[in-house]
Amino acid sequence: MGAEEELCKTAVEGDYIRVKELIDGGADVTYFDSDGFTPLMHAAKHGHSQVVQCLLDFGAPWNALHPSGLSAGDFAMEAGHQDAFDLLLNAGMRAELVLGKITRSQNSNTEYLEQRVLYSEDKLLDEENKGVMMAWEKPLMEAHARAVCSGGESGHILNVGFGMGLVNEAIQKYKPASHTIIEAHPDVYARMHATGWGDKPNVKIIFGRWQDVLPQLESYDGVFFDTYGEYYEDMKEFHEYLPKLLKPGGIYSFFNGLCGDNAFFHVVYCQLVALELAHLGYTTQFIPLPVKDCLEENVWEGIKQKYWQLDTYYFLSVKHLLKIIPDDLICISDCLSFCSHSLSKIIGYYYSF
Ligand SMILES: C[S@@+](CC[C@H](N)C(=O)[O-])C[C@H]1O[C@@H](n2cnc3c(N)ncnc32)[C@H](O)[C@@H]1O
Repeated sequence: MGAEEELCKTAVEGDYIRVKELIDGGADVTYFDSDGFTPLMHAAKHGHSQVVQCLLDFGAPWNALHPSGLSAGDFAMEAGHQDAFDLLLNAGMRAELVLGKITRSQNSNTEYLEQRVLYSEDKLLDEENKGVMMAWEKPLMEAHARAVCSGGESGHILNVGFGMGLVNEAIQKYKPASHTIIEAHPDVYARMHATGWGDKPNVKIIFGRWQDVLPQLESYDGVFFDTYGEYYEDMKEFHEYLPKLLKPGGIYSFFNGLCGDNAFFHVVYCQLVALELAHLGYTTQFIPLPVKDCLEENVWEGIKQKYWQLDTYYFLSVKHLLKIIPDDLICISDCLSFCSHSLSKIIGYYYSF
């Protein structure tokens, strides 16, 4: 048996001392065995947290994928191994915080904005048949609208990205005092006017990329963000404007499609965004919404990419931290412990729905 095969076998057994000897002797921690498992996946699947930590310390990639599309973190999560899961989550977050900035794509979505888009009854597609927006998301959009309109009829609401107008229809039901919509795509903008959005008395449409129209914006009681073809870094940049855009006590939410094709990566990014919002002084509450029933296989017929493959959608509601606990002055270290506290509940979140 080669050293790497033995490393996999030893990771299954959880023999930490032997794992360490094999690594010191030069065994490759990035090895995939004939079943597509890395040593880290084996250790995670069997809940051997000491071995997981050792392999991570020696450079085993936390985000390697088994042919099934699962990562070591998914295996730990599926088997309910909380300690191994927490180690992998911390490794994933640390790696993304440090390296993500460099490796995540910085491209803007100007290519998409120059393409034609195609509307049908239940979807909006780009030129490559990728789903810009789909009707199955309607209940999610209604939940987002309810959150950002919680201030009632006196509320001033901002929505970034019109798409099929689903969240906007839901927002209108709350009769907000004002409803500002930013939209950057010319075809979508034309559709908004053709369908009467320009005539609604409380609606103000701003045409352009949110990045370019920021000087025209005010402060709002509710803000919803759902663009297309942008990256985590773009959303992160948007979040830096929240202190200006969101009134004290206001609610912010966004379409939480972060890594929507892998449950563990989704958890990593949910925690990352909560941590980054905490640094800005906001607290994030995740509310699990089961979406399995909205997603029958034929939903994706004719669509190039399934952008969502998970059974649970983590709806989030973001508020200023000081508004939630008004008598306490909370510093960054408290924000961090708030985030890490919520990590421990993740396995429960995933398997109770
Ligand atoms: C996913 S759709 C929004 C769906 C919408 N929430 C709904 O309920 O139908 C994204 C929209 O954002 C627009 N968009 C993309 N990038 C944008 C940007 N930088 N600024 C403003 N709008 C943008 C797209 O043209 C598209 O209409």
